[in-house]
Amino acid sequence: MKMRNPPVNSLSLEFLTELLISLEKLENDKTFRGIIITSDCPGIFSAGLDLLEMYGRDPAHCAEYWKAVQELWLRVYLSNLVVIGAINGISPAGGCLLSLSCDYRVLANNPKYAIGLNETLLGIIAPFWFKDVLVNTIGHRAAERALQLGFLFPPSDALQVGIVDQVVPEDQVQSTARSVMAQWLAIPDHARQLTKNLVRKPTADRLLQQRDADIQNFVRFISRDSIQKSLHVYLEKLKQKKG
Ligand SMILES: CC/C=C\C/C=C\CCCC/C=C/C(=O)SCCNC(=O)CCNC(=O)[C@H](O)C(C)(C)COP(=O)(O)OP(=O)(O)OC[C@H]1O[C@@H](n2cnc3c(N)ncnc32)[C@H](O)[C@@H]1OP(=O)(O)O
Repeated sequence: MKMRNPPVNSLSLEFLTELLISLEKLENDKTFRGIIITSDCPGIFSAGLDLLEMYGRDPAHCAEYWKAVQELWLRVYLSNLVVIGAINGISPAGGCLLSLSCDYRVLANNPKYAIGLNETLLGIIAPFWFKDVLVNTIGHRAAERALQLGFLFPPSDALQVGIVDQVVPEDQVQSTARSVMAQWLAIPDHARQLTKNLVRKPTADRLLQQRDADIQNFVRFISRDSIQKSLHVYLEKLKQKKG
């Protein structure tokens, strides 16, 4: 699955909906046993959640958006398919969550391709289920530092901390992801799927048990003047970077 939402593969409501529909189709087609998620935008896996879906929007829109974000996470995280991330670009915040929700992550060895939950740098916070997935992946201590400081790990650090499973030369990302897929597909589906569910369900259940409350929290938080100001400042910084 090649993500194509130029210029930066931001996860807009429309793009999330397209991803959800595509994933559902693949899940329902029994000829598919695995997917490799990668990007068609040069140098960018995904810029994460679309800031324009959270800035200057009314509460109803924010609620609809957050529901779609939850939905995509649950679908990827709990997918019965083998999901491999072929991460061929930078993946901050929501892009990192998407990567972390894969069963295995292969990152291209380019110092620009940083990965991490950098929410605090935007003046916002990673929701508890983003945090849970990071803690599950890199452990409590590493996650508490990474989250508070908004670390974006370059490939060598990403491998060391375990946020990705493998770092390979850029031209080998897709072929490595395909070899990894072959290894994973050698395992009988029912055994692998039940095991995946056993490991991941408790984390997903934490959100499933309080989805509506999570949406309300998000809407309350994102609607605060101080948070809207932080988003405004961050968006202006992105604009000014262009010069
Ligand atoms: C109680 C609490 C309850 C709940 C929690 C509450 C809320 C918080 C939860 C929120 C969780 C948030 C998760 C996220 O994912 S936030 C997004 C994080 N993303 C980033 O920080 C990345 C920002 N982008 C960049 O750093 C660069 O754009 C990037 C990806 C390195 C690419 O750089 P470059 O190629 O130079 O391209 P430009 O910067 O020029 O960007 C081109 C164009 O795209 C716009 N853009 C970039 N990123 C985003 C984005 N994430 N959303 C929307 N738009 C984006 C950028 O502004 C440019 O636009 P322009 O119009 O100027 O062309």
